[in-house]
Amino acid sequence: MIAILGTGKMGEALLSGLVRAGRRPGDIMATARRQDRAEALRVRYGVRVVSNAEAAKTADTLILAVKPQDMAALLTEIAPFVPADRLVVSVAAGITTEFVESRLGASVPVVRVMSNTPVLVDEAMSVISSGAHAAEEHMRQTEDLLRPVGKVLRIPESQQDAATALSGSGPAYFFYLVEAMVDAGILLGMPRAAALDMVTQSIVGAAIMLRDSGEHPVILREAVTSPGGTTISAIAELERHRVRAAFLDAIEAARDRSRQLASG
Ligand SMILES: NC(=O)C1=CN([C@@H]2O[C@H](COP(=O)(O)OP(=O)(O)OC[C@H]3O[C@@H](n4cnc5c(N)ncnc54)[C@H](O)[C@@H]3O)[C@@H](O)[C@H]2O)C=CC1
Ligand SMILES: O=C(O)[C@@H]1CCC=N1
Repeated sequence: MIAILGTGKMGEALLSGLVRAGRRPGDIMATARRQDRAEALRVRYGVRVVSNAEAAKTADTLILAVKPQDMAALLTEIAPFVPADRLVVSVAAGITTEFVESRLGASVPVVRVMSNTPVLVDEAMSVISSGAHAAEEHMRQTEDLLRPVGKVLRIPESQQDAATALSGSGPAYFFYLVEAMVDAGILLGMPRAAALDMVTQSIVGAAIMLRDSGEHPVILREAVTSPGGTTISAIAELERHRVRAAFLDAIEAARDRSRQLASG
């Protein structure tokens, strides 16, 4: 039995992924703060919606998917009910395994995960790190949970905040880029729907080439960039506006914010 505690955007994305992967809804529990939300999850997925205490007592694996700012309160609430052999998986940005362990006490195995919203289309990037009491079997169980919804990579916990900035938040940067490019299409007089189609297909095509060709992104970009052509005119403007430097600073800021989150 798996329980997802906190079923907002990420919790629900993981829940839907488990159901798509063939887990029986009867073997999944969810918790929600609001009654209407609980009812919606029941209807949509056929899972049991229970209290945090019941989930903590009953499930073999607890997936904690509340916001980092709500994690301390949730851990205090469930601590009296979590037996020492439960696998606890936290997907919250910035929350260390030590933060979870120190509040649950004893030797509870904790695995820290950073995934991303492409869980919804089985194309997530999930990175996982083990806490002090998590053994190989707990890492394997976590991989088995996440592999049906995308790629899974083990990383040292010291890299989790960087991974949060890079792949956890990553999809947002691409959506932001798409918005900006569609705006550019509008500026050039293109209908919005056509501009969105063109940009979306370009980003999908580029992503698949990147994933499947085995080529370095520089090689792929150079193949588009004809001497004296259009692409280099655009790249020159991006460089003039220091877009690369902006990405370095932006992702560093996200990493720093992830580091702060455990303290509220
Ligand atoms: N949205 C994203 O792309 C990603 C989010 N995350 C992490 O996932 C976690 C959740 O983020 P979102 O889903 O975006 O936020 P959200 O605000 O959509 O979801 C959090 C949910 O937890 C519920 N909640 C809070 N306290 C609760 C409690 N004591 N008992 C039961 N439910 C409770 C809230 O009502 C809400 O539905 C965060 O820790 C975030 O860092 C991780 C990777 C990506
Ligand atoms: O913005 C956030 O804090 C969460 C964590 C990674 C993606 N979304």
